[in-house]
Amino acid sequence: MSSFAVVIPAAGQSSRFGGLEKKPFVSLDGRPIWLRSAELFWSRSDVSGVYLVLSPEDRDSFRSRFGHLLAFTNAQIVDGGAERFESVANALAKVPAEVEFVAVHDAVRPLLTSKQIDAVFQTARHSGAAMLAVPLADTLKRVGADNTITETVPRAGLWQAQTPQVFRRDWLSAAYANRAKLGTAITDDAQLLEAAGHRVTVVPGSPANFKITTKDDLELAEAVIRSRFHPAEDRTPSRGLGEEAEW
Ligand SMILES: Nc1ccn([C@@H]2O[C@H](COP(=O)(O)OP(=O)(O)OP(=O)(O)O)[C@@H](O)[C@H]2O)c(=O)n1
Ligand SMILES: C[C@](O)(CO)[C@H](O)COP(=O)(O)O
Repeated sequence: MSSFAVVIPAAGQSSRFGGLEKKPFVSLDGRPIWLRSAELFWSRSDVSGVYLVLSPEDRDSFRSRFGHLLAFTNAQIVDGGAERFESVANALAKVPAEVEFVAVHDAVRPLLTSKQIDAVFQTARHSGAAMLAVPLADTLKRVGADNTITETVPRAGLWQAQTPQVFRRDWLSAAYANRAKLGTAITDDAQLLEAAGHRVTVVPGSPANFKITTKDDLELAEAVIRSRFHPAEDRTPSRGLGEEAEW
């Protein structure tokens, strides 16, 4: 069976989220967001290791609040960098050479399902590089500094990138080794593979696998969890993510 290492970047500053607590550590229906994003991976038989990337400033408080949750997992904590791609690079450096594939999944996409992981892992096994994404549904406008529209951008062929993004380890490591040529405008890992000339296959995801960026996103995630796990007759807190629904 192919082996997958999973990198979960959680070392951002949560500046658009605001508040006192960074978003990966906030509770979503009774469980921290990072845990909801990570737990679907570490129970899989094809996952050999999970690398949770934290900002060094959060390490001690993370260990005291959540360390017990890692005790029975194959998860390791890695120091993050100033940009997301630096956080991923730090984790990638820890992945053993015998691991065949690396999956990168944002700590703040807690509504992923096992079915979606199965689909993107399976496609990566065949093509070497795959990621979840959803086609754009709305009309796209380019807006100038004065809040007036300068262009309606044709949306045909445009997709929103999600995670997990899954790649052959050797391809991802080589792409990261050459990352300097892309400068600092690297917003996902597929971009590095594209620049290295690899074809990245898109696997249709679900709009529910959105990234929690703002407080509004947290409210939406709460509503999705309620609809998935709390039917009207059972309003007890959920114990973990199941497979009841894609939304
Ligand atoms: N230097 C960074 C920046 C981001 N991330 C992680 O990458 C994911 C996606 O990033 P984003 O949603 O942009 O998070 P933040 O960078 O924290 O958000 P903001 O830009 O609002 O500060 C998050 O899980 C975040 O913690 C990371 O590990 N290291
Ligand atoms: C990787 C990513 O989740 C794909 O949508 C996204 O690019 C990361 O978000 P950021 O706001 O650019 O850090």
